[in-house]
Amino acid sequence: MTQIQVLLIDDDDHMREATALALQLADFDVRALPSADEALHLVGFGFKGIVVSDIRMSGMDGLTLMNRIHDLDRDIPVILVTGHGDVQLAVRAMQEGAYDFVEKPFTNSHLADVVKWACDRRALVLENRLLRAAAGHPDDIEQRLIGRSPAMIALRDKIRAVGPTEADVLIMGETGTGKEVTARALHDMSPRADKPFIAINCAALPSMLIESELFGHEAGAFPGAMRARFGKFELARGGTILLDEIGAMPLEVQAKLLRVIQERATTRLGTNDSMPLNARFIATSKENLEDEVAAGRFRADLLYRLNVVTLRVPALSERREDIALLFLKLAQEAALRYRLDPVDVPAQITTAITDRDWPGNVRELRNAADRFGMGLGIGFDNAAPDAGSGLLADKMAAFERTTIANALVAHGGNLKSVYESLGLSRKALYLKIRRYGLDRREYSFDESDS
Ligand SMILES: Nc1ncnc2c1ncn2[C@@H]1O[C@H](COP(=O)(O)OP(=O)(O)OP(=O)(O)O)[C@@H](O)[C@H]1O
Repeated sequence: MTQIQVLLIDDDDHMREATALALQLADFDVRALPSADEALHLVGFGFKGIVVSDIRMSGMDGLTLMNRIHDLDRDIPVILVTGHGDVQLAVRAMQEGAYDFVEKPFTNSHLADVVKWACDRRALVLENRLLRAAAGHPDDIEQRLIGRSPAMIALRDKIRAVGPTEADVLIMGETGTGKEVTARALHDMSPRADKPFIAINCAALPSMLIESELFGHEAGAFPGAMRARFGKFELARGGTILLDEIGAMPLEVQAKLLRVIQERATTRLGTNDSMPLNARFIATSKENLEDEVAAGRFRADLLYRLNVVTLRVPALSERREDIALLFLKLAQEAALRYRLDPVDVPAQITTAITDRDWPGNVRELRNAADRFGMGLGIGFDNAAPDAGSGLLADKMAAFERTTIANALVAHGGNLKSVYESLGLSRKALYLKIRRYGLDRREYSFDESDS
């Protein structure tokens, strides 16, 4: 396997140099940077390594950096370094997609272990990507878009048919149904699979910034544009551009976008020189864009240009038969991610989740499955159809809380002793402490934590 580069970001010079040296001594290929902005620039250009970043930094913090990196490539493992006892931030980091966290003060060997796991995982993902691209017709799509309903089978068939073509695609569907997953599957099945996948959330960008974010700008293009900046479109370089929530794009930007799609060329703000653009466009929308056209909020010509191929991702309410399988697979995935024991889903929970409405669709179901996989229960109040099971769940939670609180008292707040005595992993204990609102400092005899 090729050596995976470790990008280390810390604004504390002393800490950064010491950590870089420790990783170099452990034979890693390390590149150390003092700021998240510099790191982001590097990751923007097809970075194939992993990232280790301090979470608290002046300027952009580690969590924001991680989210920006994952906008570019979700498969880049990000390890965040958290402060001593900063449990809440560590848990948040994991929930937002960190590969792992390392709490200060850490030993060099612990850091090296975590970095090694992340590098191995990254190498595996890159190898799979190459294999998939070489095979031309990858078929891991059933793992990514789980579901045995006729609607999901039909969707997967369409993705297999359209993916390898050059056609631009419009993906419609309610929130959380899997539109972005569909877009990534289309990209991965295309000959562009080894090129960048640039996801742009049109709804998250303020209209003032959207043009310069998409097209970039030259220095002096507008007041405040001190330096030239490349646009997201320029990053595509033979890959795919996902325009998420395209319905939120302001009308004037829609006109410019139409020109870009038709001419396959992009122009930075503040110049007339256009650059050729080799990219496939995929757009998603929650709204019915024909209604938006009728309401004067969306350009008809852009819609006609985009909807040559339209895929509709069904809501969970249209495929209730998929709910149980999705929940089980997602809960098992969560348990694996947190390195916890495998889970099984009891029948009454399967009934409860199948009967319930999921307005947030798979995203909402996934959150519940994540909590369940972490051993934190089902995560919604009317979890079970009969009061008996709800009561049982409450009693079990109360028992668990008391047991952990007692163990904290018995061990004077020493977390290592607590998780060892309860047979829990470190992560599982952290998650439960947060879930039950326990503050270990109330139980500490001293400041030690190991
Ligand atoms: N069929 C599926 N099988 C497994 N996971 C899925 C499936 N559909 C969606 N997911 C998961 O559900 C979450 C939401 O999916 P995604 O972001 O693709 O939805 P979306 O339709 O783009 O949402 P939004 O419109 O709110 O942006 C993701 O975590 C995704 O991995």
